[in-house]
Parts: sequence; C-alpha cells; structure tokens
Amino acid sequence: MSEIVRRIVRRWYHPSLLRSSGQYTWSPALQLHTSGTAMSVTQKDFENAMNQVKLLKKDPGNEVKLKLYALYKQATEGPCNIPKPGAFDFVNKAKWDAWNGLGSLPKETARQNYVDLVSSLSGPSSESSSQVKPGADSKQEGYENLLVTSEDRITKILLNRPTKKNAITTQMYHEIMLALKAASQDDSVLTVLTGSGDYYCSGNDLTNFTDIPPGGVEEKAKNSSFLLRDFVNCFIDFPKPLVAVVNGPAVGISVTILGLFDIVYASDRATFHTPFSHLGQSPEGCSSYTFPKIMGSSKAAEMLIFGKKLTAGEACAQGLVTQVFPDSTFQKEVWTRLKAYSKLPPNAMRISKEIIRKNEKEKLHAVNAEECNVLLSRWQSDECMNAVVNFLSRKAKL
Ligand SMILES: CCCCCC/C=C/C(=O)SCCNC(=O)CCNC(=O)[C@H](O)C(C)(C)COP(=O)(O)OP(=O)(O)OC[C@H]1O[C@@H](n2cnc3c(N)ncnc32)[C@H](O)[C@@H]1OP(=O)(O)O
Repeated sequence: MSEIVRRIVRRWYHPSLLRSSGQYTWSPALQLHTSGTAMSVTQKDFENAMNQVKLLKKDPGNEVKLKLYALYKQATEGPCNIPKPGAFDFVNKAKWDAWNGLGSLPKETARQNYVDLVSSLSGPSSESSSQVKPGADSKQEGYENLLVTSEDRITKILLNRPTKKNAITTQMYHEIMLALKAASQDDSVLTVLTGSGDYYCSGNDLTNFTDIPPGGVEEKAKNSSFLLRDFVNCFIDFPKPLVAVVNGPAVGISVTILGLFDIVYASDRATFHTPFSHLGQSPEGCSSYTFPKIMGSSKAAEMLIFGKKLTAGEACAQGLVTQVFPDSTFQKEVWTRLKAYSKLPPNAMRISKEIIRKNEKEKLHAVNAEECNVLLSRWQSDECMNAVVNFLSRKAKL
C-alpha cells in the first residue's frame, strides 16, 4: 500500500470527515406558516396543501417536516435570504440547511413539490385540483431517501435527498434497484425517475468511499464494483418504458445511465456533467458505448474524457435529451404529456420497447461488466483517492 493510500485511509476514518445528520424535535418553531403570497394557477392547491398538513393524523417525522418547511419558504420567499445560524443553534441550523439546500429552485417548482409532498403524505384527496399531480395515489413505504408513488398508471421514483443534491448513497443504490423491481411488476405502464429540490442528482455520494470494510480499500472497491454492475443491469433489463424527468443539474452516474432510458425530458435549468477524469475515474452506466452511439465519438469524448458540462439545449441537440421545457412550466407540461402516454395500450408499449432494445442487451451487459472492472482499479488509484479526499475536505468541487 503506498503512502498516499495509507494517508487517505487514515483520513477516511477521521471523525471530522464523517458527518451525522442529527435529530430534530417537532416544535412550533418547525411548524409551517399558513399565510402565503398570492400566486397564479396553483395558489389554491398550495393553500389546500397547507391546510392538509395541519390535518395529518400521523407525525410525518422531522426529515419530512424540514422538507415541508424548506419548500414552503422557497415557494413564498424564494432562495434562502437569512444568515446561517450558529452551529449550536441546532433547530434553526437544520431549517436553514434545508431551505438553503434548495438553492435557486424557482418558487413555482417549490410550490409544486410542496403540493406533491403533502399529497403523498395525505393519500388521495376528494378535492378536485387544477393541476396534474403525479404521485398522489399511493405511496410505497420502506424507502428512506426515495419517495415512490403510483398514480395514473405511472410509477414515480423521486430521489428525495435535496439537501445533498440527491447524491446517491449505497443504501439509495439498493433502494432504487428495489423500486425498479417493484415497478417492473406493478400495474403501472410507465416508470419515471426524477429528483426533489433544485438538483436532479449530483451523482455518486462521495462519502460512500469513507465506509471502508475490514478488508480495506480493495474490498471496498470490489463491493462497489459489484453494486454498480447490479445497479446498471437493472436499467438495462427494465421491461417497461422508462422516463427521466431531469428537473435540474445532473452529474456523474445520473447522466451516464440516461442512455438506457427511453425518454429524457429536461428543464432548461438542467445541465449534464460527467467529470470522470477530474475524479480520477472512468465512464460507467454503459456510457462508453451509448454516448458515442448517441452523439458521435468526438462529442462523447468531450463529455466523458474532458468533463465538458452540457446545457440542456446542447444535450438535446446531441440526442441525449428528448425535449427541453422552460423551467416555469416544466412539471405541468411533462406530467400532462406522460399522463397522455400512460393511456396507450401497455402491452404494445412493452413489446415495442423490447424489440427496440433486444439486439443491444447482450452488448450492454458486456460493456457494463467491463466498465465496472476498469473502475475496480480506478477506485484504488491515487488519482481517485486524492479527488475524493479533496472533495471531502472541501478543497474541491466540480
Ligand atoms: C457503488 C458505487 C458506484 C459508483 C458509481 C460511479 C459514479 C460516479 C459518479 O457519479 S461521479 C460524480 C460524483 N459527484 C460529484 O463529484 C459531485 C460533487 N459535488 C459537487 O461538486 C457540488 O456539491 C455540486 C456542484 C454538485 C453542488 O455544489 P453547490 O450548489 O455549491 O452545493 P454544495 O456543494 O454546498 O452541496 C450541498 C450539500 O450536498 C453535498 N453533496 C453534493 N453532492 C455530493 C456528492 N456527490 N457526494 C456527497 N455529498 C454531496 C455537499 O457536500 C453539501 O453538503 P453539506 O451541506 O456541506 O453537508
């Protein structure tokens, strides 16, 4: 083991790098305000949702209450505009983190997310709504950082960790695989992956690398390689039409797997970034095969080797994205469209997908296995370890 590896392993174990999320108590300070500024179409839904929160029979838990608080503030006041509370002011710090974590999420999107979240907590409502609201029908339990809902024959898998830009933890990889398996067997006809808050997803959670098993870095790399292979296989084999609703910036693995989706709709706020060389890593998600095929080898090289970040418009011009929508109408337009698609005959859609993808499957599995194998050694390289340590010690961001 080289000196740098020893240094990194020591640092991986250093407690100052391992943060805990903390526990918060439900207090009036965390409750929602009930007055809001008047806003166009969805104001009634928003007010209904605020009232529904007060009627919830079950305490939704602190994490959800912080999300509700943050979305409420974002919807009514815009991006966080108050100074960061001191580290020992736990409750206000947690609230500030939650609100600040929404970044520049537009008010309208925050209002929509607030209404969606409340309806997922309340179950189906008898009141009519002027909006298309995915996910109000039935919420599936058992996920910590996903919100999985089904309505209108659409299963929606929402990455629900907005304060960490929906970075994917080891547990989330497992949860996403479970959710995909369940969606492949439920009575929905379309499956959607999307993100909560201002990001679609910031990729692999880099703190995953801090959890080193007794077998050391090599065992960690092997476990990660197996997990990644299984994760990507779930997308390769998913039998129903799979849609990415890219609500904001997307990084790393959340971008590479887009080549395995059937449709990719993006907000004009979204960006697409695969900074693998910067991280001492290499492409995954079958992107080493799908990207050159989709956009040509030189455009793919610019993204995958040189880490060029694409705007939504550029990603659409290069064929990675199906269509770009203005952020202000993104949710409404996309869900209206998907709701219409979900009425098409399900067997025809499934069979069409199968025939489109069938000849590629074997190749995709081989590419996936090879990419995971290359990453197995990349993750043990000094280049990769330095990049991770720099991020964790806050020396580097993208
Ligand atoms: C089983 C293993 C499979 C591995 C598969 C291989 C996958 C490869 C990849 O996905 S590579 C891509 C990895 N992602 C990154 O390198 C992104 C790192 N993050 C950033 O550079 C920035 O956070 C940002 C540009 C995404 C957003 O910047 P900003 O808007 O300034 O927000 P913050 O940096 O303050 O972020 C808020 C909060 O979230 C935490 N966070 C964001 N992204 C990640 C991440 N990928 N991993 C861990 N944590 C992340 C960030 O640290 C902040 O936390 P804090 O509030 O400080 O506690």
